[in-house]
Amino acid sequence: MSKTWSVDEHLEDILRSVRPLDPIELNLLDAQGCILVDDVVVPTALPPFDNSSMDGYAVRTADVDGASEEFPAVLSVIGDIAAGSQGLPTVASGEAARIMTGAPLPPGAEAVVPVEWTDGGTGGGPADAMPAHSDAPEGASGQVRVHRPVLPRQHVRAKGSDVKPGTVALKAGTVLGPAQVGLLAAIGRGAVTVRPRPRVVVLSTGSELVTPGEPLGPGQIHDANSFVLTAAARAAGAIPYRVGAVADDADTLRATIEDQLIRADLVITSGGVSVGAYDVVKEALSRVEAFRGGEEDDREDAVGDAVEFRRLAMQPGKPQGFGLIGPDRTPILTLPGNPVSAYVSFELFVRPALRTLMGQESVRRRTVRARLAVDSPLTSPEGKRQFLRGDYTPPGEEGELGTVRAVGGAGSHLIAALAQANALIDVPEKTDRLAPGEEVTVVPLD
Ligand SMILES: Nc1nc2c(c(=O)[nH]1)N[C@H]1C(S)=C(S)[C@@H](COP(=O)(O)OP(=O)(O)OC[C@H]3O[C@@H](n4cnc5c(N)ncnc54)[C@H](O)[C@@H]3O)O[C@H]1N2
Ligand code: MOO
Repeated sequence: MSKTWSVDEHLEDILRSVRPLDPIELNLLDAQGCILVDDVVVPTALPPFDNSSMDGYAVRTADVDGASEEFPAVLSVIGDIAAGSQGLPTVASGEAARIMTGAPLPPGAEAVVPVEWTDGGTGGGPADAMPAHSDAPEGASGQVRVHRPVLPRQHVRAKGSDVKPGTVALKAGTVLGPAQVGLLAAIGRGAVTVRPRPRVVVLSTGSELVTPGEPLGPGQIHDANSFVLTAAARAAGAIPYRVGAVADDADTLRATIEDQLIRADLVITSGGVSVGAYDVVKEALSRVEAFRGGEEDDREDAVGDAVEFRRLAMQPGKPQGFGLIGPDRTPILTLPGNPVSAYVSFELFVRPALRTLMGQESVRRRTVRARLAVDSPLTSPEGKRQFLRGDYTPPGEEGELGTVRAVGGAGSHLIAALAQANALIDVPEKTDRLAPGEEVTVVPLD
């Protein structure tokens, strides 16, 4: 009998063969979720000029020294400075320029008095706001009474106070989330070099499968796997292409895979990998003797020669296949057909492969320790690493353990229970029994 692979051996074998995708330049928003390939250096200071943090009046501090509501400093308003203003007026002694948030501090001015600390040019009490320039253009001239003094540079955001030119804004390897995209935009980068999202072709196999929305005939079921795997691939950051169900016919499956390779960085299939007489994936992809990393295959159209089918010491997910197919040696992972097996296999093997293609440093999900919250002991097949579905509750206090309860049974057809789970309980090969309250390893699926 052929070797039984451990979960770790199978994963390591996959990761050994999968390389990060070549970098490409993408527009900022297309790069969201991708990994930066080079350090990004700030070209110019941010903010690029001293500017006001308040709507108010740009003044010389000496002019408003000791000002109060009873004894205001009366200044001549020499004009308006809006954000984006060019050709700034110089503020001389006894003068003020009305200034808006983000507008450049004019020469001569040392600080900004918020409008609320003035009469707003009305000659009345403290102002709440400035009237709109279009309604009251006279606000840009006349006099303003300032009720409070300001310190030098008060309400001024200094040039370069956010980030200085020449500094590294984002390091190579950074994942571009919304804030990182924002920073790149702020420093003027319209495009960046990143590892692209992998394109993943998802195929399910089985003559019993019907697309959701269509009625079922006798013996038929709806195709759940191509949907769960497509959704999982998207959640992992890939661009998935759901091809849907292919009937149990080896020639059709080979032809479909060949057609799809053009748009695939990775292919996933579900079903047809166990030991039945209609296990089409196995039949289609192991027609020629399997080879791995040895002598080169010189046939251009070779699809399937490189897929190796294995038995893993794992439940669910025992039958697995992996190989590199087609002219570009595209990785293919053939997952078992039971829906829970397919999903768990995705989490354990496909997701790390996708993260490797994306250039992510950490490709495995985090694990936590938790206490098993069950009333009676759980059993697990000895010699198999079992991944039970769990409902994990994080600890209330730092340093404590969270709890996890098993959701549903071990059956790999239990897709309803899978939908209630937020974690996997990772039961080691050697363990055949888990007692209530026992400490276990949990993989949160967040
Ligand atoms: N004699 C043996 N039989 C089986 C073994 C074994 O070792 N010896 N292994 C079992 C295990 S474990 C698994 S897992 C399955 C894997 O089988 P396949 O990968 O060949 O999958 P199928 O036979 O095509 O389907 C299994 C099951 O899942 C349903 N299915 C398939 N595709 C979908 C889909 N897209 N959406 C929803 N459900 C799907 C299918 O109808 C079957 O019920 O083999 C065991 N047998
Ligand atoms: O190992 Mo299969 O994947 O349980 O049902």
